[in-house]
Amino acid sequence: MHPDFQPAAVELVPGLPEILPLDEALLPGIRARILNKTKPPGSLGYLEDLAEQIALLQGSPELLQLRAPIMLVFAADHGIARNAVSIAPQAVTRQMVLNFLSGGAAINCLCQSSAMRFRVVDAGILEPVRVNSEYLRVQRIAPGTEDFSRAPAMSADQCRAALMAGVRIANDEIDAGAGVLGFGEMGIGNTSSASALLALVAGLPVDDVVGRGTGITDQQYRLKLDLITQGVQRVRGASMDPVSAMTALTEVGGFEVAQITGAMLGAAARNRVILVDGFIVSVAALLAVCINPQARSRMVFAHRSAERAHVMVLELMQARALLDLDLRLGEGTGAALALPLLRAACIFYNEMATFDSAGVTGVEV
Ligand SMILES: Cc1cc2ncn([C@H]3O[C@H](COP(=O)(O)O)[C@@H](O)[C@H]3O)c2cc1C
Ligand SMILES: O=C(O)c1cccnc1
Repeated sequence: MHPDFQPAAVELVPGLPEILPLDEALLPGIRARILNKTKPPGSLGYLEDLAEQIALLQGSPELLQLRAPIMLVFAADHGIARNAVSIAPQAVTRQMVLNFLSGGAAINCLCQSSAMRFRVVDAGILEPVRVNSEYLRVQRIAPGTEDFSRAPAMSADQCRAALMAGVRIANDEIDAGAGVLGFGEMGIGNTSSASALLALVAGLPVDDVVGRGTGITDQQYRLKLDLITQGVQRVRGASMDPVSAMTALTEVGGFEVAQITGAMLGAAARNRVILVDGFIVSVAALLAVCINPQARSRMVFAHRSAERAHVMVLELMQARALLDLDLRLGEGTGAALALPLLRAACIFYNEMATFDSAGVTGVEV
């Protein structure tokens, strides 16, 4: 513990986009459209809420569109991983990036299964991959973060640069036509970072927010707890506000997490659907909401991960996860799996017959 440590001074990032509140005046029209479908009211359950949310964020009670969904997998390395808090060494981050680029990872298979386009973002892995690929975007902040148990993970400048790099890729993908942005991550050690971030902004005890990540031993788990505690102890009085979120990112964050946070803010500002994956991506989403609460209304939470603290993040976000499949992989796998449910919500909203059009009469709605 460093009792005299002052957190790095962070100021809000000039250039983060404005996010407007959604137009709630559209709700009656959206709800009427759903109510007139040939079914008992509410009987499509959460699919109805999903359709309502998508219509509201797209700003029209008319037809919904999920244009050109893309999965963005942000990869970066974490200094904390030098302490063996994962089942894998740091080098695996880069090896998995190469695996993504050759199409061999779980996320490649699940994107294929959900007809989702895919891109890998090098946000700061240790050693760059020297591959020419249309699927790779390089926006490296540095070759990995510092070990946050000993020193701030990144500088305030790096934190700002990462957020803005996230905004840029979101804008580029949206300019290229994306209506849905799925978010995934790859970074050995990043459950340590995500747990530390959650402990800080939510003011939760470290013991409650640390899980087993890739599946570590009891001994590794105790070490992980100690190291996260050391990092978190440097910061006092963090809460769910923009400055605390940025301080937390600077102290214990990761370049992929910060870029995801920025990209979500960018996607929210342009009213695109943000499809949130598991624990780590949900923590990035929480930080985005700390920075700008308006981002929340554009987020869909794909699944509930088996990583212990994910449920706490979902509760903080008042979110219901679409799937609960005991996944604990990350990469965006849960988000890719959930995309067909979003498509289903849009198709029923757009195409299902109404009582009038189908001549179904006498049903009380
Ligand atoms: C082969 C392999 C593939 C992965 N794909 C995602 N992760 C997941 O595990 C890591 C987080 O867990 P921890 O904090 O315990 O390191 C992240 O890279 C995450 O994406 C993987 C991990 C491994 C080993
Ligand atoms: O839920 C996640 O995102 C997760 C859980 C364990 C390891 N990697 C990712």
